[in-house]
Amino acid sequence: MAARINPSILSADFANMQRDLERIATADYVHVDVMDNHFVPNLTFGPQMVERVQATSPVPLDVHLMIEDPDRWAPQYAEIGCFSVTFHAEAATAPITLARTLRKAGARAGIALSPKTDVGAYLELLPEFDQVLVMTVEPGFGGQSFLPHVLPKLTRLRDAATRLGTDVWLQVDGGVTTETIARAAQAGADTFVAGSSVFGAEDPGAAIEGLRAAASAHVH
Ligand SMILES: O=C(CO)[C@H](O)[C@H](O)COP(=O)(O)O
Repeated sequence: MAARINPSILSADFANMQRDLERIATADYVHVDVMDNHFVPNLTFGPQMVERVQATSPVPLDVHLMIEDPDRWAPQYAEIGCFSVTFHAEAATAPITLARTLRKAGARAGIALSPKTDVGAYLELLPEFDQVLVMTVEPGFGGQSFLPHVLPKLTRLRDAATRLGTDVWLQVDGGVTTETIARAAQAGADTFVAGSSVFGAEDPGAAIEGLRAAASAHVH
């Protein structure tokens, strides 16, 4: 199976969003970082902006909510038709109920784990989710360095998914480059979010292909 490459528009030019969305038209999904300035110390998009990005993008949206109270706010992103909606384990009060609500509204349901969050409590719950996002930087900002000590989480998730026979996608986000992507893929990831390494490149389309090639040899 080919690796999925999801460029993060956190690193796009917000004043030229349509142009930048066209530049990443060969991506698998467009990763949209929703930040509320409370769960993380940064502020980005809300549902109206996400709806407009979705209407403009040739590629479906993979929404990553870095917000407080996702139990209340996440369903609206599923209702406007986003392909996948991922909320943080550290912020949700009732993650299973929320995942079921998102699925019922037609979205893939994802749960995200910040670097310090242990994965143990979620291993037996994997069938409740369509994807798990393992943060390889502290959430909040693009352009940070990949944290390799997080990689064993991916291995535990991959082993649990195999044991449970569930087709959950394992996503990594933060500091993903052609160097770090192979390590993440070897650890068990199959879906890769990359912001600065795609939008910082002269040719974002070629950067996507480079990342896909670097990961695909290790994704099964
Ligand atoms: O979720 C994020 C930050 O919280 C971003 O998606 C992530 O950091 C991607 O940016 P980069 O590839 O530049 O590290």
